[in-house]
Amino acid sequence: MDLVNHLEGRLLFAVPKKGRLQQATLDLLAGSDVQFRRETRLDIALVKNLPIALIFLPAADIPTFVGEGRVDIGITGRDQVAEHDATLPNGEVSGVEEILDLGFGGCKLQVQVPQKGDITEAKQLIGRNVVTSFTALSDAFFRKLEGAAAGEKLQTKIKYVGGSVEAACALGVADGIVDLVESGETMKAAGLKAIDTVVESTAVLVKSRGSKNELLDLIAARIRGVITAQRFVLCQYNIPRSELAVAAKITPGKRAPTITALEEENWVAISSMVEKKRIATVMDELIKVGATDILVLNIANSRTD
Ligand SMILES: Nc1ncnc2c1ncn2[C@@H]1O[C@H](COP(=O)(O)OP(=O)(O)OP(=O)(O)O)[C@@H](O)[C@H]1O
Ligand SMILES: O=P(O)(O)OC[C@H]1O[C@H](OP(=O)(O)OP(=O)(O)O)[C@H](O)[C@@H]1O
Repeated sequence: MDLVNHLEGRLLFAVPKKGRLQQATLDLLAGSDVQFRRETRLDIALVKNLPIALIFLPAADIPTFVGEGRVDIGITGRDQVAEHDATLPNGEVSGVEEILDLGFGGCKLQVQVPQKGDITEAKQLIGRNVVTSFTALSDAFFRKLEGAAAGEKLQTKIKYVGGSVEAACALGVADGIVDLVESGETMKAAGLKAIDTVVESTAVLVKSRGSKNELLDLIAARIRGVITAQRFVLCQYNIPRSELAVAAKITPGKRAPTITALEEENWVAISSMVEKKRIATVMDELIKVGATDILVLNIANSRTD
């Protein structure tokens, strides 16, 4: 089938075609009941149960397609959006609008130098060679450090490489690099250390500025529901009615805890959404105030405000 001629009337949704954000994005689409089959080597997939076409693109190119209104909505890193925005002429408003922080793909774009060298501060790189895949953000970062005006030639020499940026120092191409760091393993393995941070990033859902569409709102609501479900658990427990106020403070829920009377007099059951990362501490606190039968349940999906 000639997919390109079947895009008419469909919402175009850009997703990373490979790399660090791809699997979490595909999981998010599955959780949102976006059903599709991607033919081998094809970068377009028609969604079976919604008038949407998925366009598989490199994460770095997604802000350009969304910003120019060629696709309606996309998932990429905030770092990629920032890099795209940094290429815009002074004063031009970005065509990319963030709808939602998706919480995964957390990393930092950092200035890195050899562990063994004498450089300890980013300003010592002024006038030297810096290698990166993020040339626009690096330009803006060193422009600020140098106090250079827009358009003025930079003293720092910023060179683009497409990948394996960490090799640049060891190969003598760079005195420092600007690249992404998550665990820090790649940086350490290359004998580098971070001396400054250019931007912090997570994956984001973005749309073309100003675009309004019911389907876009529906898909954003579904994705928001899956993200919330992943972030929260449902905590249920029993507690003496006398401790209700203090328990409600420990588990206030998203709006308010659900309280149900128990058959046993003076006891109530509470059910409340709690952030996954806080649940162990919350359970410790509940035990201290006399809660019993504490159960923690995963949430498969959600729609909350
Ligand atoms: N180590 C990491 N941990 C978490 N997120 C990351 C990490 N590295 C990159 N990312 C995020 O994933 C996005 C895509 O990076 P990734 O390296 O996977 O891209 P790619 O499309 O495979 O490109 P490349 O071919 O340049 O590697 C980044 O812009 C960033 O937002
Ligand atoms: O701090 P860490 O957890 O080690 O992650 C950082 C590495 O991850 C990314 O590269 P990726 O492995 O995606 O491959 P790439 O170099 O081809 O972009 C990034 O460019 C770093 O090299």
